[in-house]
Amino acid sequence: EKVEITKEQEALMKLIVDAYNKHQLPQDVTKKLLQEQYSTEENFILLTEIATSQVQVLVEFTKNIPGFLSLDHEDQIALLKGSAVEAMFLRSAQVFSRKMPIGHTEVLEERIRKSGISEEFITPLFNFYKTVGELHMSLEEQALLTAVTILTPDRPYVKDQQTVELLQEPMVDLLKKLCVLQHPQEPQYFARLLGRLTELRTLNHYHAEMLTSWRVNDHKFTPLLCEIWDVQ
Ligand SMILES: CC(C)c1onc(-c2c(Cl)cccc2Cl)c1COc1ccc(-c2ccc3[nH]c(C(=O)O)cc3c2)cc1
Repeated sequence: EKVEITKEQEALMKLIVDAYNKHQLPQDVTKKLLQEQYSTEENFILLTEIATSQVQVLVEFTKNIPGFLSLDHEDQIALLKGSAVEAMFLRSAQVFSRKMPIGHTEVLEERIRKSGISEEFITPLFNFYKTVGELHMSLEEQALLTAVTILTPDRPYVKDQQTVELLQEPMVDLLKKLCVLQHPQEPQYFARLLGRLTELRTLNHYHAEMLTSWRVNDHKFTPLLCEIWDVQ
């Protein structure tokens, strides 16, 4: 039967996409990707600055998700802490998959590869970027997938999972319809998208190890990253 997006789904999508477009990394931050030195130390410091700025962008985007601000405050924090790494993988994947802006793809890859991350994490990290790139996600799909990731009910310490599920469901339904409408020749596209969310969960574990190895080598994070990643 014909798949149709309802008026309220149209409104929901506009809200999410506008928020996604509005909250971007400031140019003066991403410009540094092309300017700073390429030592391992400099790369780590620059990536730390970018991640910190990205978390701030992520918080602003999340506040625009309908219903999020009416959740229990502790649950709001639990959702942000539980999804920050995954949301940043999705966001940074956009740079690699949309080859944007010119030149940033190569330098971002170079800086990540040379920032003190051990080879065992580099492989799955760039494999994820590759598989996301192969999906050629639209901006709407990227925005909705990020919202779905943030609204994952079974994050640690979420008390009222039921209410989070009620917020996530309409996003998942809308994303499913979008996939059918935007990839008619690929019926399993939505399933492939959800497969990326499963992959993201495994990257969380690699990321926890990355943090530990950076800290063992006495690398410092910013107060915001320490708070959101429960380090130091
Ligand atoms: C604290 C730092 C060292 C860190 O720890 N883990 C990660 C880490 C790593 Cl490597 C990988 C994945 C996730 C994390 Cl969370 C990072 C660096 O995190 C980011 C790196 C890049 C970006 C990012 C996002 C959007 C962007 N747009 C543009 C642009 O040019 O428009 C550049 C850009 C960069 C976001 C987080």
